[in-house]
Amino acid sequence: MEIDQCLLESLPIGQRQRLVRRMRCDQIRAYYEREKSLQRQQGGIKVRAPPTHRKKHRVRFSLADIIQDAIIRHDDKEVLRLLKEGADPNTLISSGGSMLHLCARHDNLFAAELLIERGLNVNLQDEDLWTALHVACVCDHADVVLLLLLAGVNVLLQDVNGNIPLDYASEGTETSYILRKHLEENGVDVSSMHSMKTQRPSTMLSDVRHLVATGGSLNQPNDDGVTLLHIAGASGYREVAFVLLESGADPNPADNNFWTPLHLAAKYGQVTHSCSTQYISASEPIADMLLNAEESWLQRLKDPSAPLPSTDQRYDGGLHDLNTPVKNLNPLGLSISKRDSLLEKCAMFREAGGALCRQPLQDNGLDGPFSSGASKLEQVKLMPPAPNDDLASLSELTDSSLLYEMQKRFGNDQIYTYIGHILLLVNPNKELPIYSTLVSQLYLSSTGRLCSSLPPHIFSSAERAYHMMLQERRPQCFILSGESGSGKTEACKHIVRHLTARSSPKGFALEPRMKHVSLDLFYFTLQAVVGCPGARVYAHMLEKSRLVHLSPHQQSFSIFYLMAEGLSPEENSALYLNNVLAHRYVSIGTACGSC
Ligand SMILES: Nc1ncnc2c1ncn2[C@@H]1O[C@H](COP(=O)(O)OP(=O)(O)OP(=O)(O)O)[C@@H](O)[C@H]1O
Repeated sequence: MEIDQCLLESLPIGQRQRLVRRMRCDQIRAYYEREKSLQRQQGGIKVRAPPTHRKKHRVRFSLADIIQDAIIRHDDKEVLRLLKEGADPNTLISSGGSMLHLCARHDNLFAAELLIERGLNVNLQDEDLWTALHVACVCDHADVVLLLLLAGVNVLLQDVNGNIPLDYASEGTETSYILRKHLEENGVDVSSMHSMKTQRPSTMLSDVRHLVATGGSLNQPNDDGVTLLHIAGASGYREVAFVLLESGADPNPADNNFWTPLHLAAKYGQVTHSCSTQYISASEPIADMLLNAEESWLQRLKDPSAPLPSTDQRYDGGLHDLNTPVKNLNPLGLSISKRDSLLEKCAMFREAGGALCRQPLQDNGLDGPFSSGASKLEQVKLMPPAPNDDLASLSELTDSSLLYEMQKRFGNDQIYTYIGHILLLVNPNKELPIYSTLVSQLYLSSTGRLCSSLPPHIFSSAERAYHMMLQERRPQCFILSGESGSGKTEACKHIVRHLTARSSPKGFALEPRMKHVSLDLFYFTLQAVVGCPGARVYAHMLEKSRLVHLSPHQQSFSIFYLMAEGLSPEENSALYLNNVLAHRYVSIGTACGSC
C-alpha cells in the first residue's frame, strides 16, 4: 500500500499512525512473499531450523550514505569526520548528481566548500544535465550560487531542456541578480544567451532536414523505443516536429513505456501549466499540431489521395519554442516520486472535464487497445484522491460514519471506494467518463500496487489481480457480490476490458474477440429465455458451474429444455441430440420454464 505524503499529513495523528502501521505490515508481508518466491526459484523451500540463540545483528551503512545524511542534516562536524575517514567526495547521489547537488539543494554551504576543496568537479551534471548551480538557482540559495561562481562553475551549461541556471532563477531574487551581474561582467548579453538556447533545436532541425533530404528513416527508434518525434514533442521543438510530420513520420509511435510523442508533449506542457502560461502557449500548439497530423495521417492511410491539411492547420508559423522554464517552482523541495505524483494529478485533475485524448479504434481487430486512432475525442473525468478513498483508514468506523462517507462520495460521482483491498461500488446508473482507454492506461502499474495518486477504480483491482496472477502463477478470482442491478455485470465488463487491454498492449487485439464471445454468450442466453416473459436474462450468463453441477431444485440452462421442446427431429439428429432430456445436464435438474 502506498500512501500519498500529502494525504498522510492531512490525517489526524491516530489515523496516521494506524495507516503507517498497516503500511509497515504490508511492507513486511511483501518482503516475506518475495523471500519465499526467491527460495522457490532456487529450488524448493528450504526450511531452516529455528536459531538456538539470537544473534544481535548490526545494520551498517556505507560511508557514502552516512555523509549524504550528514549533509542533509547540516551536521558539519560529521561531514568533516567522514571525509577524513575516507568517504569519497565523488560519490553520486540517486539523481545521478554529485554531493554538491545535495549541498545546493539543502543550502549546505560548509559541506559544499569542503567538497570543492577536495576537488569535486563543480560542473558535474546529473541525469537531467542539471549542475549544482541549476539546483541552487531553483532553490534560490544565493550563498551556494556565489560559492559555485567563485569556484569557476560554467554558468552556460544547459540542462536536458536547454535551460541554463539563470532560467531557473526567479525574477527579482538575489540569485537572479548575482547571476545576471556575473554574466554581464563576463560579456554575455541576453541576445547571445538567446541564440545559445536556440542552438540545440536549430541543430536538431538541420540534422532532421539532412535526414529527410538523404532519405533516412524518420521512424527509427532507439533501444527505448524513442523516435525523433518523441524528442521533438517532449522538448517543444515545434519546427522540428513540423518537418518530421510533414515528411511523413509516424505521428503515433509508442516507446517502450507506451508513450507517444503526443503523450510527451502533453506531459511536458502540463508540467508547466500551473506555473507558466508563456510555456503553455508555446507547447500547446505542438500538441494541437500532433493531433491534426495524426488525423490527416490516418485519413491518408485509408485514402492516400486525401489532401494534406493546409499549412494554417498544420502550423501557425511561429518561431520555434524556447523552453521558458518553470518559474517559482521548487521541484527539488519535493522527492521525485512526490513531484511525479503531483504532476500526474496536475495532468489529470486540471479542471472538470479533464484531459482530452483519442479514443481507440473500436472493434477493428487491427489496432491494439492502447493505440489511438479514431477521430472521436474522449473525455476523462477522474476525481482527485481523497483521504476517505479507503474507508478502512477512517478513525471512526460505525454504520453511520460509513454511510455518511459513502453518500458524500456518491454525491461527487466517486462511485468506487476501497475498504482495504476490497473495492466498493455504488451503481451510478449513469454514464461516467472514467472508463476510457486513457484511464485504463493510467492504472497500468509495473508492480500491481495501488497508485496513491489515483482514486479507487475497478481498473486498479483488475491491475492488482493481473500482477497477483503473475506473482503467484495461478488463476485469480474476482468475487462480485451485490443485489440484483447493483452493477456486477458492468463491473465484470470493466475488468475484462482492462485485462484485455493490459494483456495485448500492441498489435494483437483480444478485446474484439472477447466482445464477440460475450455477444455469442448473450445470444445463447437470450435464446434461452425467448418466450419466458419477465425472465432474467443475465442471471445464467456466466454461471458455468451449472453445466457440471446442479443443486436440488435448480434447473440447467433453459436453452436445453427449449431445444428439447422446439427442435425438429432433423435438427435433433444433425446435432446428435435425439433425446436431449436424457443428458445429465438436464436430467438431474428441474425443468421449469422460469430462468
Ligand atoms: N459502473 C456503472 N456505471 C454506469 N452504470 C452502471 C454501472 N454499473 C451498472 N450500471 C447500470 O446499472 C444497470 C444494472 O447493472 P448490472 O446489470 O451490471 O447489474 P447486476 O448486478 O449484474 O444485476 P443482476 O444481478 O440482476 O444481473 C446497468 O444496465 C447499467 O445501466
